[in-house]
Amino acid sequence: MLEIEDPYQLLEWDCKRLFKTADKLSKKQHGKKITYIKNRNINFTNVCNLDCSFCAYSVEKPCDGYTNTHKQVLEKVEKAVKQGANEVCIQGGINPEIDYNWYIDLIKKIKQKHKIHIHAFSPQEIHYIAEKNQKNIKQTLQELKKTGLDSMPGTAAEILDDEIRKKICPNKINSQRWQEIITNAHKLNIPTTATMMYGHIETWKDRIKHIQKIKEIQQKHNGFTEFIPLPFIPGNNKLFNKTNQTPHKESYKVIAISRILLHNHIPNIQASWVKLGPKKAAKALNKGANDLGGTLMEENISSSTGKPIKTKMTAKQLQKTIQKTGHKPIERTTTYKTT
Ligand SMILES: C[S@@+](CC[C@H](N)C(=O)[O-])C[C@H]1O[C@@H](n2cnc3c(N)ncnc32)[C@H](O)[C@@H]1O
Ligand SMILES: Nc1c(NC[C@H](O)[C@H](O)[C@H](O)CO)[nH]c(=O)[nH]c1=O
Ligand SMILES: N[C@@H](Cc1ccc(O)cc1)C(=O)O
Ligand code: SF4
Repeated sequence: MLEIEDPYQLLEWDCKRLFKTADKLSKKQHGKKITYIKNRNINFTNVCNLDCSFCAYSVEKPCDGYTNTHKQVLEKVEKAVKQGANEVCIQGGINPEIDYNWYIDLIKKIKQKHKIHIHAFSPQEIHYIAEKNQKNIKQTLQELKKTGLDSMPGTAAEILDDEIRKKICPNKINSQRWQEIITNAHKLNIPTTATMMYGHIETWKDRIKHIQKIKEIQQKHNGFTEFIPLPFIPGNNKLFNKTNQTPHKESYKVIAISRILLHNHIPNIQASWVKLGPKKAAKALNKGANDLGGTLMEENISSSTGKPIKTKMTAKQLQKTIQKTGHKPIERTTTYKTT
């Protein structure tokens, strides 16, 4: 397998070479198979007091926002199950009116009724839940796992560099804390995804450094199931209203470089159809990506920017999108089991 001695050297490669190399590596690992998952997003509250400058989704005052009741969340889970979903992806704002028991009871109630996989709570949310619980991360994760938490989204990673975090999300956990929470999860056999939100103030070097960090964390416990590069969507947010969205070609480069640097460590690189749009995401399937993500059924975070964002895809649409590129669609679970 290809080992790159100096990752920064990839920045000198032209697109053609990056895309060809990434595609070769991806095909060696996955052949023509491209995966997707039948899942549903549930964003249970948009009330959040962290005020990240890139976020269009959150509102500060509870009276300006919404918080779902457990009953409302359960209805969404029920609908998802009826439509054949095998995962619910649950994330929300950091709402000071929600306490530890709210999270625990929610998981308990979902599991009492359904066998569905619960993919929930970013490291930022876990940090908050642990604070409310007045226990450490390990104990809190153990309790969540015992209740029914199956895996976690690796969001809140943004760029794992504290200088950048101070500028774009000063109230978020720092990069060390993100790593600590993720590592604790992996030690307890709670798999997570890994993400990188790019296309704001970071440089190419910062992106490479971020990917290298993800690789180092993976070398410890092998707990990442997939890497999802997420281009920042501008609009309705504080700092970056004037910034243009990352050109697609640059996003393909991010995906190709991710494959080249991570192929020995994280076998799955996802092209997000939410962020790139289904057609553009499909084009990444021969540039290093081997997964197209989930049906989602609803999307609230990117669509809050006011940009025309697609918020759901049926399994059929995902299959067709994959087939059109000459690949073979395969349904997967959160942990990439295929039957
Ligand atoms: C909206 S938060 C929800 C979970 C939790 N509040 C947190 O921040 O971890 C999930 C992720 O969405 C992504 N996100 C938020 N706004 C975005 C935007 N405008 N464009 C792209 N990604 C965005 C960020 O990477 C963030 O970590
Ligand atoms: N939930 C969002 C995703 N999710 C990606 C997949 O659905 C993910 O692989 C799954 O949840 C884990 O198995 N991607 C986005 O761009 N936006 C979302 O809201
Ligand atoms: N679904 C992604 C997380 C995600 C959520 C919201 C986003 O806007 C982007 C990504 C995961 O499984 O980890
Ligand atoms: S990204 Fe998450 S933590 Fe930051 S403001 Fe938005 S919802 Fe809150």
